[in-house]
Amino acid sequence: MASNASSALLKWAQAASRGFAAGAAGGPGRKVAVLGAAGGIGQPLSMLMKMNAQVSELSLYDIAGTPGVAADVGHINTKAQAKGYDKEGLAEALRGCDLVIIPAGVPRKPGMTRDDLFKINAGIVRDLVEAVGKHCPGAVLNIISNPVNSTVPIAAEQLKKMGVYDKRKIMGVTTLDVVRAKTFYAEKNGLDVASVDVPVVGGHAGVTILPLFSQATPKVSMPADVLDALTKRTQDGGTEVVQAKAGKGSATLSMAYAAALFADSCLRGLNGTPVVECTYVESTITDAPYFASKVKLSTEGVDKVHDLGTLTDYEKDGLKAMMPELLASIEKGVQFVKGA
Ligand SMILES: NC(=O)c1ccc[n+]([C@@H]2O[C@H](COP(=O)([O-])OP(=O)(O)OC[C@H]3O[C@@H](n4cnc5c(N)ncnc54)[C@H](O)[C@@H]3O)[C@@H](O)[C@H]2O)c1
Ligand SMILES: O=C(O)C[C@H](O)C(=O)O
Repeated sequence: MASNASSALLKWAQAASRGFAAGAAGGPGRKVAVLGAAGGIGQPLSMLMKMNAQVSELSLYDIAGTPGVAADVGHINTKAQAKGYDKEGLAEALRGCDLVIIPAGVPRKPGMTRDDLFKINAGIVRDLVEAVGKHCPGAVLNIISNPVNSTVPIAAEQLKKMGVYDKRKIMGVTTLDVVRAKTFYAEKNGLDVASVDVPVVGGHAGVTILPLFSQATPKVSMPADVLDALTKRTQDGGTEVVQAKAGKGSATLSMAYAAALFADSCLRGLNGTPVVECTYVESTITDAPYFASKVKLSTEGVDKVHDLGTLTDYEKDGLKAMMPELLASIEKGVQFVKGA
C-alpha cells in the first residue's frame, strides 16, 4: 500500500504532462462525473480527469456551458470518452458512475466566510446528491462545494433520507489544505517539495483547518513563531487567493489540481491499490461526527479512518479551538436536511 499518495501522484502528474498514459495507473475503466463542470474549478478539473488513464467515461454536467467544455476536452487524445450534459441530462450523466465529483456552487468574494455560501450551496449540493442517490447510489462522492464542513453532512443526511447512505462513499475534499501546507513548509525550510508530506486534519474553514507540522516529513524543528505563521497561512490559504482575485472568485487552478490528485487516489483505491489521504469523512476519532484525518481509501471507498497520532500541546490547543465552529457547521448541515 502506498503510505502516502503524493509521490505516486506527482509521478502521475508528470507522466500526464509528458503524454498521459505513460506511468499512470491502469485497472478497469471507470465512469466519472464532474457536476459543475463548466465552472472555474470544473473546467480544469474536467481536463485533468480526461488525462487520467483510469477513466473510460467522463460525464461533464452543469446547468450551462457543458457542450463547449465537452467539445473542447473531448479533443484531448486520451481514452476517456467525454460527454457534456445539461439540466435534462443529469440522470444519464450519473447512471453507472463509480465516482462523482461535485464542485457546483458559488465561490466566495472578499469579506465573505465559507459559511456565507451556505444559503445558496446547501440546496445545490442536496439536490445533486439526491440525484446521485437515485441514479448511482453506490458511487464514491468527492464534495468540493463550500462550506465543506456543512455540505458533507448535508450529502450524508440526504442519502440517509433515501435509505442509500454508505459512510464509506462520502468524502469532503480537503486535499488543497494538504497541497498548501506542503508548499509552504517546503518553501520555508528549503526542502524539495516533492519529498514533503504534511497531514492536515479537522475541517475546511479557518481555524478548523489544522496542519500537523509535528508529523511532517522530512522532520524540521521550527521556532514557535515560524510554526504559528505557517499554521495561520495554511488556515488562511483560501482567503489569500480570494483577496488576490479581488472579486473574481476563489482558488480554481490549485483546487482542480488538488481535486484531480484526490480523485486519482479514490480510483486507485477502487481499483485495488489502497492509498492513504487526508479527507473529511464520517468519523469517531474526535467529538466531531465528521472530521478530516488520514484515511485509507480502498475498493469500497473509506476503509479505515486513522487516528490523530501524537499531538503537540500547540496542536492540542488548535484541536480544542476548532471544535465549537466545526460542530456548529456540522449541525447546521444536518438540520438543513432533517429539518426540511
Ligand atoms: N473544497 C475546497 O478546497 C474548495 C476550494 C476552492 C473552491 N471550493 C468551492 O467550490 C465551489 C465552486 O467554485 P468555482 O470557483 O468553480 O465556482 P464557479 O462559479 O466558477 O463555478 C461553479 C459552477 O457550478 C455551476 N452550478 C451552479 N449550480 C449548479 C447546479 N445546480 N448543478 C450543476 N452545476 C451548477 C455553475 O453553473 C458554475 O459553472 C465553490 O463553492 C467554492 O467555494 C472549494
Ligand atoms: O477559500 C475559499 O473560499 C475556497 C476554498 O475553500 C479554498 O480553500 O481555497
